[in-house]
Amino acid sequence: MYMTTMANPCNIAADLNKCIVKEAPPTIYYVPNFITEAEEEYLLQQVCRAPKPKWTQLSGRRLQNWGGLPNPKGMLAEKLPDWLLKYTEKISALGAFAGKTANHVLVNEYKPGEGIMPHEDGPLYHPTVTTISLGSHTLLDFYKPVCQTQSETPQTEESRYMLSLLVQRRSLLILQDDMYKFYLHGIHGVCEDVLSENVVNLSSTGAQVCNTLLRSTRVSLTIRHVPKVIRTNLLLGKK
Ligand SMILES: O=C(O)CCC(=O)C(=O)O
Ligand SMILES: [Fe+2]
Repeated sequence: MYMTTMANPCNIAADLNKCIVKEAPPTIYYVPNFITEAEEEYLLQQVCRAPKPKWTQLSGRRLQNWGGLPNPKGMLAEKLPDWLLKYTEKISALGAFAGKTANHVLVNEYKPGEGIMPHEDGPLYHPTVTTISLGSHTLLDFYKPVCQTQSETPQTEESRYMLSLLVQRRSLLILQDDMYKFYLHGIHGVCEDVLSENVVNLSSTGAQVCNTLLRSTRVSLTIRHVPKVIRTNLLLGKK
């Protein structure tokens, strides 16, 4: 019997391709209900349990860094805790990192009204970002980069805006190719989202145009592969 249900329409291990968001440039995969409610609860508990100094407060969000600090000379890799390893391995096994295994996780926490400025994730990572969302939905907005040659008309954030994705709690989002390397992404610091025609993945979310969704606190696990690492045992002078 065909076991796929509407609650989990994408049997990703078998066919990640069914989860491609066709309305966006290459490539976005959106997988609703990637984790269960029990897993979501467990992951939120683990994030909460991290010691206070593990948090860095930024303007508009706070974050935890796991796996080491990526830098151009190479990341001094630290072992990921088991509660994260389960998911880095599961997502890597889908082929998200071209056969490599994710070794870095950023945990971002956004209260309602908080967000992140449009940005690129940059060259220190293998050009794929995978995100598990916990606790709340958000809208992730995408922008064209500032065009250097087209200097006559001022390019505002509004004029560079391209599309949005509804990213629901418990979902997995994968961005690669141009959606990683070329376009920028950001999250508006608002307390509610009115879904417009620009939200291109509504058909796989159960939500509808014109719906208003209230944000609560969202925790995202941003899982990536840092190719350039420094082995700690080399630094310690061991073989
Ligand atoms: O919270 C998110 O989903 C986005 C986080 C992000 O863009 C980043 O950490 O680079
Ligand atoms: Fe980012």
